[in-house]
Amino acid sequence: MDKLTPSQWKVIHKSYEPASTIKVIAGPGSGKTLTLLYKVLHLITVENIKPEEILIFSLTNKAVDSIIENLLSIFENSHTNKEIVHQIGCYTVHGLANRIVVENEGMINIIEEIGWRGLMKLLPPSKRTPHHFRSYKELEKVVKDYKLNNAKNNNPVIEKLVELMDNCKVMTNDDLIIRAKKYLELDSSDSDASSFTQDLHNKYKVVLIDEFQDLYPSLAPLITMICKGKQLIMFGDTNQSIYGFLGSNNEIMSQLDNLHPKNFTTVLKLFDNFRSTPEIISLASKIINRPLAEKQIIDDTDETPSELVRKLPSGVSPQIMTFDDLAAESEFIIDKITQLICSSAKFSDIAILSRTNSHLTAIASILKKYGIPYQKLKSQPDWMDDLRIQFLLDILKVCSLASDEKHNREFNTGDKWQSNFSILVTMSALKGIGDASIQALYKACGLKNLSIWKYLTMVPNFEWPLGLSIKKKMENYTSNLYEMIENDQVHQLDDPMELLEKVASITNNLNLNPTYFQSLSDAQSSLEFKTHLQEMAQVMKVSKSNKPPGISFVKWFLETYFDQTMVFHQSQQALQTTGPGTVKLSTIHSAKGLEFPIVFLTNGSMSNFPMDTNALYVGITRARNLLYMCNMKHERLVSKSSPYSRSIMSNNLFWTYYNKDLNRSVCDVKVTHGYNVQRYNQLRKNFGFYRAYSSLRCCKSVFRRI
Ligand SMILES: Nc1ncnc2c1ncn2[C@@H]1O[C@H](COP(=O)(O)OP(=O)(O)OP(=O)(O)O)[C@@H](O)[C@H]1O
Repeated sequence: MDKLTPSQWKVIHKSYEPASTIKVIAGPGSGKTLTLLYKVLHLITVENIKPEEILIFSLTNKAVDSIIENLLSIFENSHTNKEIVHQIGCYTVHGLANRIVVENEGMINIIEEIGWRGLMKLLPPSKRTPHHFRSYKELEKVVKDYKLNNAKNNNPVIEKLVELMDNCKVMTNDDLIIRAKKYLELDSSDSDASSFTQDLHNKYKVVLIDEFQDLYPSLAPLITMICKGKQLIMFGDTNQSIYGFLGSNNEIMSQLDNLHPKNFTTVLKLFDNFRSTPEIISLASKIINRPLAEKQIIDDTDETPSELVRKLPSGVSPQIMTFDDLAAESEFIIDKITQLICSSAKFSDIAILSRTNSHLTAIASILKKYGIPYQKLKSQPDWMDDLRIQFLLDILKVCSLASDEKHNREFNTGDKWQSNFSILVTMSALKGIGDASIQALYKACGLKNLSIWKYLTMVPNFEWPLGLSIKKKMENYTSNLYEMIENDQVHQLDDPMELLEKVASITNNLNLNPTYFQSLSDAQSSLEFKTHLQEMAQVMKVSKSNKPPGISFVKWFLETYFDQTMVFHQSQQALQTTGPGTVKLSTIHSAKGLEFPIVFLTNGSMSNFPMDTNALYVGITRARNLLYMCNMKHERLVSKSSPYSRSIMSNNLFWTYYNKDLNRSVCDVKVTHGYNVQRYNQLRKNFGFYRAYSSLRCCKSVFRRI
């Protein structure tokens, strides 16, 4: 067991009490997450709380993955049956809300880019109307505002879109939270119901929240409802709050702080920093303009804080540099990685964190050129973001929902033609089908009081208000989907591979609009698409293996693929950590809660925006031992280091410190300084980039040969 500090034990030993709150406030690297993990172990092994009575919330899927993975290892190390970890509820707030709503409503649609673009096609054509939007993001904002204002702003066009969304169970993430809360309210009065929703009232006794500073106001209704009456244990650090753009954290925190009476609320603090070197902590303190842990905040504890910084100085300060262009910055990063790898670092020790995804993509392509293995850390697997995969999923939804309507299943949803939304979305992505055709068709369906599918299959085509060529395209669309829907084949196909093949062949015949998927042509090659398809197929297989009786495979998959993907994603990540090392690429936001021995923080040389203080602080405090900062603009940062220094390679004292910190035996460090420099020079020669910044060349996989 890790040697926990008295302040950490204090949190762990605070006994279970219903309707009470423990709030743990602490800086980065102080062991909040570690304390949370041991608290869970203690609750189960000492306080006799059952694993299924514990609910853990974190904000990102990545953080949820990491909590489960670490719980498994802590349970194993303490000789407690680690399998029981899987009985603990561990969710993101949206993951939990999704589960509640799907359980109560069946298949729902969380609207994404492809959906907003489909909705845009329904807007009147004139640029002079107030409903003309230049991008789907503008429409998204207007719909959100409309919903927030409870439709007070009398906008008939948006009203119709919102009605369509409601009928088709199309939701934004905020809607999901509100809907989930509604179901919790309903079920609280129905004590006979045995369901996941009921469990949230009756089963769970303890709710733990990691990183409370990341909660934002729209989550409040659901979170407060779930936590009320339970023991709420929350951990956080307000300096690491980086979701301010979603609303004030103070607002939700004041609701949580007042959830239980004051005499049932305990505030505890953790003082140390176990993660970073004093050199890194000193820079972080400078950024937030005060020490990480302040002695004066110690009020409700009789304990004197132990050392605020636990690690000894490493002798190496963070390097802060500016570069004129991406090539110069990239050369520095490649060169530095070469030096580090030729000393005793591993690729897997290194993380490159950036503010934006687009900058990461640029860095990734350069790492690829040099054969440096890398992996992007994302909160969900890449295949879920692939527009072509989203299109396949929408085709599956069209088939499943239209078939239900055709065969008069689920009358209450069938009445509202839930299939309409997926049909509009998929039609909008076809070549040659413009806004005017979609609008004319949609209007004609309304006049006949028919769903789009029924209209296209029941009304003779000479009545369709469409030109000849569009009619042909519509006929092609219907004939390709006909068997699946009219003969209910979609619900009979039980084999994931057959279903995928079928839907892929339908898509192939549909003549997709290339400009619709344009953003994919460069960045996402067809090879990537193939990989994404394979990943989706694996999730489908997992889904098939746990499908309960009495529901068709397609329905089960569409209702649960979000959850199933996350579970599958976790198991894949566990496999990757045992494989060959990779440099990790991540946005600063996605790296929250994580740590890496070596961190490069980069902001892109073109960006003139100063960094947000809290985001910069989060980035800096992800580093354990070495920190390199490229083009990070901030009023309290002065760039001063030379990018050409190679002193790190000859700093034996540092590398001894480094390996000790990572519990690596010094025997693992098989190289001498002379040998390191020789390997480094060899690599530089192969790269051929002695300050030839403008000529970053394809260097093949030089790294694989060392
Ligand atoms: N008592 C301890 N003894 C030794 N190492 C510890 C102790 N507590 C925590 N650590 C280590 O310190 C590091 C940071 O811990 P953890 O990730 O739990 O911090 P955190 O407070 O959640 O950080 P952040 O808020 O920055 O994400 C981890 O490597 C953890 O194993």
